Amino acid sequence: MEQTFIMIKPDGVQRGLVGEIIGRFEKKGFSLKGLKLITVERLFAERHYADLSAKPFFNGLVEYIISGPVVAMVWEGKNVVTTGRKIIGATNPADSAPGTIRGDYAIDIGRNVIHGSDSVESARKEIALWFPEGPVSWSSSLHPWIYE
Ligand SMILES: Nc1ncnc2c1ncn2[C@@H]1O[C@H](COP(=O)(O)OP(=O)(O)OP(=O)(O)O)[C@@H](O)[C@H]1O
Repeated sequence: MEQTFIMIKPDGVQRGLVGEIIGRFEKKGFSLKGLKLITVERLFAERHYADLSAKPFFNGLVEYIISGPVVAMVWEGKNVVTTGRKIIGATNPADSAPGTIRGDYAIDIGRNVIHGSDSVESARKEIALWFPEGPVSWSSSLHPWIYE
């Protein structure tokens, strides 16, 4: 089953959106396979966003991610990478549809509350970086009520 890496950024934690965000993924039917509240070091944030290191906003992005604790999660389910990005909404909250997390809770691209892996390959790398111990292995008893 597919897995994705989801991170509630420091603004999402400070604004008390953790329960709301976890609830949206849970209610959809996805399974939580990893969860930690963690404040990361600069080098770690730079590794996570290494692909964006040439961007003009890179330093500000790293400052933002290390500014407070984040909630790092692994979610599992059919098409969870693509569907997770839909639940999150467009990168710039000005373009995020109402009903998405960013559409409902964010205004500025530099404070967009949440990160989600953009591909199965990125998810694999990000889960390995944030959960070197590996996700938690368990099966939801709701599986037959969610999947045909
Ligand atoms: N123009 C910008 N100005 C400031 N911050 C930006 C800008 N563009 C992107 N960012 C920040 O960098 C993050 C990563 O950008 P990316 O283009 O990978 O978007 P994303 O994949 O939707 O976001 P994320 O990786 O956080 O899920 C964005 O979520 C946002 O916080």
